[in-house]
Amino acid sequence: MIAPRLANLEGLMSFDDDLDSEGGSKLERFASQTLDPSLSWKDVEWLKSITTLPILLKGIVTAEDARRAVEAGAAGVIVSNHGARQLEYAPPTISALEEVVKAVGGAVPVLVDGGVRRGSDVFKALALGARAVMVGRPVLYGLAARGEAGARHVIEMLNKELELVMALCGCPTVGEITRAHVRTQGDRIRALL
Ligand SMILES: Cc1cc2nc3c(=O)[nH]c(=O)nc-3n(C[C@H](O)[C@H](O)[C@H](O)COP(=O)(O)O)c2cc1C
Repeated sequence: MIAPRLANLEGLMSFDDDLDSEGGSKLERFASQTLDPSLSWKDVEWLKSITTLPILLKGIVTAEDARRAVEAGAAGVIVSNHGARQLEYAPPTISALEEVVKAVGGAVPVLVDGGVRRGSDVFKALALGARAVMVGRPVLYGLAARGEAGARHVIEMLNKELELVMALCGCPTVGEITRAHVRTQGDRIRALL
């Protein structure tokens, strides 16, 4: 595979030599310099004080954090494990979604990302209470393969697939997708009790 040469990664990812002068990864060094591990809920307050823009908190995978996010004044929460790229044992977001949706209780919209690859994934997320999904790598793959047209094609494919799944499930509109359209592992276990 040939990695695309993206201008915004220049200097971080050398295509001739991925190591810095000390033999470490340039990208890893960039991440540790730019990510602040002291970030806390107080910083949400600060962020709110300097902007009127809505703040959505991304990376929520538990009911406890979801409630705290709402208390902190988030305009929405995004159930995300950052594509499971940082911590490989982070819970799959689709399995954390319902817990977060219940904890938020409709106070703010809940979005989800991570592993959305087909229209049926979008359908499942909506059925479990997500207002919308976000997509990361598929769009990047489309971009790498065919530029803007490729990225657009990925979104169009997801849209068409979602429409097809909706039709097959008897849902003419997104509003008609309900919790009853999906069965989770938890549902199966509860049904046996
Ligand atoms: C190359 C790359 C860089 C990313 N950088 C960040 C980041 O800096 N902050 C963040 O919250 N998520 C980051 N993500 C995660 C995405 O925002 C998103 O949560 C994830 O890609 C969604 O999963 P998917 O790729 O399976 O669709 C990154 C993802 C990729 C692929």
